[in-house]
Amino acid sequence: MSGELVSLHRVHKAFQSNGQKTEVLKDISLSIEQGETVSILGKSGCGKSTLLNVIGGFHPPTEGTVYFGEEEVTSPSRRAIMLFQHYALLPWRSVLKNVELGLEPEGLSKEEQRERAERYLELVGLKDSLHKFPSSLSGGMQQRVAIARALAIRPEMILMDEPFAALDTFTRYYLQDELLKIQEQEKTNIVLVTHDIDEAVYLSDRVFVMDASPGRIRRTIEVNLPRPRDRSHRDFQYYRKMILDEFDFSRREEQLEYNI
Ligand SMILES: Nc1ncnc2c1ncn2[C@@H]1O[C@H](COP(=O)(O)OP(=O)(O)OP(=O)(O)O)[C@@H](O)[C@H]1O
Repeated sequence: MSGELVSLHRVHKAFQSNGQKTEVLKDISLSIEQGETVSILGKSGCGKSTLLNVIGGFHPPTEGTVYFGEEEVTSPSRRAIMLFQHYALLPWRSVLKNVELGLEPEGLSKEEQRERAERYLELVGLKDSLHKFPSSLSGGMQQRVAIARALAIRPEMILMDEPFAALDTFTRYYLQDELLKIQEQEKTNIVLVTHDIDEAVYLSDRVFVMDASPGRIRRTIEVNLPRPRDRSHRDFQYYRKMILDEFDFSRREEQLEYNI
């Protein structure tokens, strides 16, 4: 790690709807180091996506400040790209053209756009699917296209909002491993919102556990496990249990909120 990439200082976020003010995030201060992968974990509705949107500049904080390096974040930028659960691919464009589309604002020549799109599609293992259309791809392949599209922009950070939640367990495990390899190679910072404790422990250097109503950081857990991580190892289970213990599982309705 080499210094702070993102920092939030006493961030509050409230939404106004139907004349009612709802406080969603309360007094959040945190920092993300250069090269880190962090997860934001918490029960449904606790404000995880809102926090991700605040970090990305999509929602301005009601109070407090967000910095990306030396720059205050006041709007979205291409330094941080958001990746969604449902891929957001254009169905009428081929895989290659979906990735090229993200590059149009980069001021590259057509050849450079193509070269860069092909390079990242190759990186995510889709070299043989360049001319296919999204509808002919599995969910896992579509998410790989979305990852390639985000990486091709060469952002400093990718913000992921439950990117693997719609996928089956095996595809999810496979893509988690792919993501780690890509992260190792490209050194892109990753901020991941997830409901999945296993995913958070497998991928993250640190896990921010959130409380709800209003959303706060309840605890920050540093995952001191060597990589590659072994999900069945007792040290892995130790972190899983530590996070599970953060939630009160004596209440049945909360048990339903997590993939454990
Ligand atoms: N634009 C908005 N206007 C009004 N309320 C909002 C807005 N966006 C989010 N909220 C409210 O903020 C709260 C937190 O929502 P958010 O989506 O951040 O939670 P979450 O933890 O990501 O939930 P989930 O895990 O279910 O996706 C919810 O009560 C939601 O209704």
